Amino acid sequence: MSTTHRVVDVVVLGVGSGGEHVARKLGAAGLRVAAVESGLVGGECPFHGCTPSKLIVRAADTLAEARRAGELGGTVDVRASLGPAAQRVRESTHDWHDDAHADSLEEAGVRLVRGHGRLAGPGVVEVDTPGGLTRLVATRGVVLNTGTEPAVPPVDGLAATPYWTNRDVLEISEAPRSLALVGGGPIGVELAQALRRFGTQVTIVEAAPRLLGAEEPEAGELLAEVLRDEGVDVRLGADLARVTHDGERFHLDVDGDEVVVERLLVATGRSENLHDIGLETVGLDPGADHVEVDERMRAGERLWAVGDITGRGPWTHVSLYQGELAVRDVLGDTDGPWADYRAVSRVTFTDPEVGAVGLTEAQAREQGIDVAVGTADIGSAPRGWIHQARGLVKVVADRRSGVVVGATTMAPYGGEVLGLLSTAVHAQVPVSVLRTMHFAYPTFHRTIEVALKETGL
Ligand SMILES: Cc1cc2nc3c(=O)[nH]c(=O)nc-3n(C[C@H](O)[C@H](O)[C@H](O)COP(=O)(O)OP(=O)(O)OC[C@H]3O[C@@H](n4cnc5c(N)ncnc54)[C@H](O)[C@@H]3O)c2cc1C
Ligand SMILES: NC(=O)c1ccc[n+]([C@@H]2O[C@H](COP(=O)([O-])OP(=O)(O)OC[C@H]3O[C@@H](n4cnc5c(N)ncnc54)[C@H](O)[C@@H]3O)[C@@H](O)[C@H]2O)c1
Repeated sequence: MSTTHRVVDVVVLGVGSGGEHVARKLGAAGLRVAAVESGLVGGECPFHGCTPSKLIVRAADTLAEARRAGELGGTVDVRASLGPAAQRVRESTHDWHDDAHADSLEEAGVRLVRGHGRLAGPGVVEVDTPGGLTRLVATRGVVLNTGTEPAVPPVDGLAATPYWTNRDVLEISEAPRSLALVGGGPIGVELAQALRRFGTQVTIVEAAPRLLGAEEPEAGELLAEVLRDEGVDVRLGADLARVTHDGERFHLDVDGDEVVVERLLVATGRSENLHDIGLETVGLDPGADHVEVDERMRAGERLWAVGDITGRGPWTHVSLYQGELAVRDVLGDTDGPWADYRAVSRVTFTDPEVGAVGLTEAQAREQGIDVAVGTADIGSAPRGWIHQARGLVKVVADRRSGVVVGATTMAPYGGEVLGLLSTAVHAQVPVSVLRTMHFAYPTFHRTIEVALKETGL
């Protein structure tokens, strides 16, 4: 097969959230940009991640609200159907076609090269395209954004079964009768609750002693209670010894119990797409967990990296944030600050939502911070009581500087309630100043005032 040679200014290798942003902005700025993509342009978030999962979560939440009507305001006959949500997922993903993403790149002047790409030395990317090899030489450099794949644990028998990952479950149009979820991280808990609300019998099999292990223990513990109250079978500290499939159903050996389910979803984290992208040709380790980047997203000679592969927070907003920094560096724009991860926020879209920003208490202690903690119960505050809500606010402050370094807001719309505390961590607003604010009565965010007082600062 023939080799095509092309010289451009920048190659973006992998077009996930950050890569798409970089390619579009650099193309619009007049640079010659080639974007290399082996799958769907736009990556995981729009097609098999954030957007489709939140469409299902939103629909499930309306079912839960409707079911509360009997207690609060009359009678509603709820007959759950995943159909409308699945239809919205198909609309938002254009039936898993990426034309809208690809067209918008091409409108910005970006040349899209489809195929698996690999670095072949500094500033060089070779792509296996259907028509042969395309060799791209980038005079300014290469931006890596190759993202992740679902990681599948080495459980005996699992590989031989037709298990689902996030990519399968977000393409379904009917809720399964029963589902076991291996992994109680964000994917596991969001989909466990949502599908339970559509009538699925759900079992979570989590190896760690609590759900959402990366967040504050109080949040994971309360979430387990909430899910159990909704009828989810939550198994913590569980040992999944073996999985088989009998042609119809999965049989899981969990701590010696047999769990039999129609479907099995593996949501046990991600593995970075780094092993087959030619990192060794630019002096980097293809076996590493992530690509080390500096504050400008530089990873080596004429090389930048953005997104989940940098290990600085596996969220879309981090990928976009890093993408913007890489754009600035490529364009030589030296104004303004470079990367700052003190106030990275994240939200798990369960009901109640678990919003979090900055450091957990444990992380703050590990960093040697003299920690002051304040915790308050959402349910016993006026809005929480009115709403019959469960949740908590936890604030982690640095006693010496008097500023908040981390916070958790577990509440209805907890991700929105978090905004105030994200600002506080980002702008280093002293607790003493926050405590003089007006907190509207009777909002959920008013509970922040109670937690701040509890810090004693
Ligand atoms: C179910 C689920 C729900 C999520 N929900 C949220 C949420 O609510 N909020 C949030 O902030 N985050 C969420 N995330 C995480 C979010 O999807 C990722 O952080 C986000 O997609 C950023 O990824 P990225 O930019 O690193 O690249 P990715 O989206 O992983 O894209 C990488 C791209 O590179 C391509 N590629 C890889 N290797 C090559 C190669 N060699 N050659 C060519 N192309 C290549 C891939 O095909 C892919 O298109 C969720 C994830 C999942 C799985
Ligand atoms: N709302 C959001 O922002 C959101 C939603 C979904 C996913 N995501 C992102 O997507 C990525 C993947 O999510 P995830 O939930 O798969 O990953 P995760 O790594 O956060 O959680 C995986 C869980 O699986 C457990 N686990 C691992 N091996 C196991 C085994 N053999 N048996 C039982 N349990 C096991 C781990 O202890 C962990 O709790 C994460 O980076 C996450 O941040 C974000």
